[in-house]
Amino acid sequence: MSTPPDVVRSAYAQLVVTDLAASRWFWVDMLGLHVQHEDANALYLRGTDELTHHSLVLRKGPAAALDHLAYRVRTPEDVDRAEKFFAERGRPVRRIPAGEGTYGVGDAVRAVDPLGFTVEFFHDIARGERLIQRYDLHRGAQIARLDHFNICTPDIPAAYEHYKSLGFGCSETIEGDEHEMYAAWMFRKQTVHDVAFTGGAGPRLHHLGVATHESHQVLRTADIFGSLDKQHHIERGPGRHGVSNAFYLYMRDPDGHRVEIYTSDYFTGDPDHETYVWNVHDDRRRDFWGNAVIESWYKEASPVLDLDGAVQPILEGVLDESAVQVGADGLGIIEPS
Ligand SMILES: O=S(=O)(O)c1ccc(O)c(O)c1
Ligand SMILES: [Ca+2]
Ligand SMILES: [Fe+2]
Repeated sequence: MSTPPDVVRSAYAQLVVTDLAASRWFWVDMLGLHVQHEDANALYLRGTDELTHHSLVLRKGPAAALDHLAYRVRTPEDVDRAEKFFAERGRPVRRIPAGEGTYGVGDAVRAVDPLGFTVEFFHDIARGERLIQRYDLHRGAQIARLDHFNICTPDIPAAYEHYKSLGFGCSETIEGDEHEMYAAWMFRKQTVHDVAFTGGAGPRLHHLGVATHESHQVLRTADIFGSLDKQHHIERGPGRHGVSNAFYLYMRDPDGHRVEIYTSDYFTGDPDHETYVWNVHDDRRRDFWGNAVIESWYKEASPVLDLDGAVQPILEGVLDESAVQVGADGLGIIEPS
């Protein structure tokens, strides 16, 4: 098998949305993403810290879906490596020359990975002006950058092995008493994750994680939605995660796509960084304060498209974490501490 591409980070996602104006209200007016480019059919958005063209593309379409996830690779030659990596594994692969793919992105390759997700690998992308200290333009949740993808997949160990073969490290897992893997967080950039896996029917997109610098920006996001009587967009949190230690708030956009406002995880860049393992019965794993995880968070997610834009069929999950009757989840029995 050939050398995998050198993945730098999770870089952008392309979501299909049914109402571009409603999505603009949510992602731009409320969350504060910067509009780098827009046309009649799509918005190209980025956070205040992001220097590349976009980290989120919202494309108008008939039904909400994930079009594709995209990872930036270190060199143009890594785009070739990505093409070879997936081709030699017999996966559907399509080379997309500069100008024929996503606006602002150069030469790229897209493949349907073994988990059923359409994933793009690119190096060349247009730059955006530096907004890091344009505080006059920071609005709403003041999102700084895309942090991670979270995907629903029925076979967590298979997802772990696939991303391990792509050179990802593993920062944390949730495991059962017999070490059956319920969830995993994996990284290339030196934080907790670029991608994480939630057990369940898949392939589906569970959420996009976007980072703010401070927890007060997470709290302010919830307050803003409350002020406007739009609190129904809030799904879970605010709270403190067990896994990652991040402060979080989960929102649903007008199409139901889930986004996590996320801040303050930790460094994972040492070569001997060890995986931290949570037991599925520890009710601090998902919320460090033991708050319940609402059922919709485990069960609802966005469908994903193949290389031709058709909805990928989904396979039911094997392990159901929400069925693990733990104090902090669902109708679990409050176990004596
Ligand atoms: O709920 S978890 O603590 O497992 C968690 C940790 C990090 C995340 O990004 C997330 O979405 C969920
Ligand atoms: Ca709510
Ligand atoms: Fe997340």
